[in-house]
Amino acid sequence: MVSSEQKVVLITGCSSGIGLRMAVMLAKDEKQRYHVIATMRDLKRKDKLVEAAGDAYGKTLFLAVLDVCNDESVKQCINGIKDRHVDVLINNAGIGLVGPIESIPIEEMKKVFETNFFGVIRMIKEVMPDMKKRRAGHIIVVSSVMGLQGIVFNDVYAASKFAMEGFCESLAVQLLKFNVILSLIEPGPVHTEFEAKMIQDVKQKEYPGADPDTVHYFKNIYLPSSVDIFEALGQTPDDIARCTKKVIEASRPRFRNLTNPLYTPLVALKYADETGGLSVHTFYHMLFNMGSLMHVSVMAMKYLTCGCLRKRTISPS
Ligand SMILES: NC(=O)C1=CN([C@@H]2O[C@H](COP(=O)(O)OP(=O)(O)OC[C@H]3O[C@@H](n4cnc5c(N)ncnc54)[C@H](OP(=O)(O)O)[C@@H]3O)[C@@H](O)[C@H]2O)C=CC1
Ligand SMILES: CC1=C(/C=C/C(C)=C/C=C/C(C)=C/C=O)C(C)(C)CCC1
Repeated sequence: MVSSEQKVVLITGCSSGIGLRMAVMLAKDEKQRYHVIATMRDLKRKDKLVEAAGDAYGKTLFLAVLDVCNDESVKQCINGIKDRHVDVLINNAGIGLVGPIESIPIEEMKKVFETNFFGVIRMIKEVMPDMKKRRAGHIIVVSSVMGLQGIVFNDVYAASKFAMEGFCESLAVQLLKFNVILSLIEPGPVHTEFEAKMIQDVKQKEYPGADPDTVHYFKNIYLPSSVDIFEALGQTPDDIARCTKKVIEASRPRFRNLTNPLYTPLVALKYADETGGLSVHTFYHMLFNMGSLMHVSVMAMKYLTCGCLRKRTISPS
């Protein structure tokens, strides 16, 4: 039963990582303000969530099946909710993809867009009309810093998040007229299965179709630097859950919410030079000339992160 004071929150992709921690944190809210519907595409993967939820399971946290890539699954899930009433929709489900594009089949690239882009739109199309009618609701989209700044060898993943950002920038204006709020959460690297899957994936793949130089730059230059970046800048899924809870509870929620202050200077480069040269050359220099000194570059990034840039992010604490 949902009490009249509770907000119904539906989250996609709760079997692991950020979605799991968001579901648990909201369900364990000390004032029990949330009725959390934690969804996942395969309930066989529910154990970690149920264990982390503890007493909240069955009281403020409930499970439902939902595959964001499947129209029927999305409809069934929303139809199963009392009055189809969702106050807060958190679009979290997403998949990554790294590697030289020469070796990635178009079908695999389409799966990324099907999940990260059309999956979100499918959810919004199902939930938004009721929110508009009620003149209330909050839609949250877990984007990424890669929705604002592309990263080498993440071409297709970054494109899927950029697409999402363009979609949300456009929709947010219309929704405001209906008192429905749209917010983007933009994390940098976060320690979740996303990172583990990437490392596992790279170990298994041969990268057919890519020339030896490209495979070398990917495996021996990009990957070790990326591991360094995760180590140095990585946040926890709890950090992202805390930021998101703050956004939900804000009296005037922000549209953009970068969660990692250490990443802000890199994103700022493109606004500092409208020709784009500064961004492209800085990233080139950091990767190819300073790759082996990535720890030093990260120190420099930390140094660059002065107070004024920090203010542009939403802090998890
Ligand atoms: N980790 C990171 O560094 C960052 C992640 N992000 C974004 O955060 C979000 C969550 O990722 P994260 O927690 O890190 O990664 P995880 O891989 O741990 O979690 C992703 C979740 O999405 C689910 N999922 C994948 N495809 C579908 C689908 N078709 N329908 C429903 N659920 C699906 C997975 O379910 P299943 O168990 O069934 O596969 C899993 O629960 C993603 O949108 C990602 O792009 C943004 C910035 C950085
Ligand atoms: C910053 C930076 C790098 C890597 C960044 C990475 C690896 C970011 C990962 C972000 C993720 C995983 C976002 C998910 O949505 C390089 C290219 C190594 C060198 C240049 C500077």
